[in-house]
Amino acid sequence: MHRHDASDCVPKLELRAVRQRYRGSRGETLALDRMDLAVAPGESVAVLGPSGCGKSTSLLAACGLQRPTEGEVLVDGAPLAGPRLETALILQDFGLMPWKTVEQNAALGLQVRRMPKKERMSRAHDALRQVGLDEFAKAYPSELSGGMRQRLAMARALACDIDLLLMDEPLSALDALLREEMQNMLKRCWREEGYAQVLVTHSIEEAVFLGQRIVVMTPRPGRVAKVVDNAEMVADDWRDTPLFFERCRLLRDLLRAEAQAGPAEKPAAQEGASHA
Ligand SMILES: Nc1ncnc2c1ncn2[C@@H]1O[C@H](COP(=O)(O)OP(=O)(O)OP(=O)(O)O)[C@@H](O)[C@H]1O
Repeated sequence: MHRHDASDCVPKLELRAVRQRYRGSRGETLALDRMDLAVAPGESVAVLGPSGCGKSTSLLAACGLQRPTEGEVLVDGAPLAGPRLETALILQDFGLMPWKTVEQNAALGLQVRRMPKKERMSRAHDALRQVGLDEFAKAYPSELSGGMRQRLAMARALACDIDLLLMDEPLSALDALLREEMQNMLKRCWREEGYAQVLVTHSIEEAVFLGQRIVVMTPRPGRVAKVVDNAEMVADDWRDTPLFFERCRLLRDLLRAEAQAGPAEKPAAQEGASHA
């Protein structure tokens, strides 16, 4: 059901020739150079690339928190002027407020939207139920395990009726088994809710488990090097199929080749059938 081709509809998110230059204490850094990416409504895209290639920078541009030096960011075909209510960003540290309870944290996005308290709490509780945290509504984040904090960050996004979820290595602090469990939850929520999502990760397995398309970036300055079609990821037993392991191997080879080639000046190449 979640099969979309970015070419046959207006993308939910589009980065067009995005260039990002930073001026820092160590001089100027070109983080992104002509980064192009289109994500269809309801599509799940995973982004892999070497450290420092501009993955987080792409997400900051996509959520409207940082205006690119050059290029365009479009949502539903219109230029993005700043953060929008229907986009959620989940970071590695989850951005939880330690002085607020679980239910208050889950309702935070709705509070920002000025929703009346009763409705806000009811929606927050629905979202907490969805991620299996309803019994902890009155607890504080410090009383939660890493996996539970992750689920709380997810509940906060789900409560807001989002159509675009951006995630920057949201599972990297978790141990291997918990990480798999959380990957299952991310896939279940995405399938149930139908939002588009972009997942930045260092884990090849995670990208292959969660991305319908997998974008491989060049080393800095980052841009799209390859796009791998991974539509089979919707299969229920995907993680245990031979094709899953084959895809992981293909991506490992692509990442190695990119690292050896260095920053690419060539146009983005295509693996598989879909389009960047
Ligand atoms: N605010 C900033 N000021 C100066 N330089 C920055 C800033 N933010 C990022 N950079 C630089 O831009 C480059 C890209 O950073 P970014 O965090 O987007 O990469 P990344 O691919 O997400 O890295 P990682 O995989 O290690 O998290 C890096 O060289 C980084 O040092």
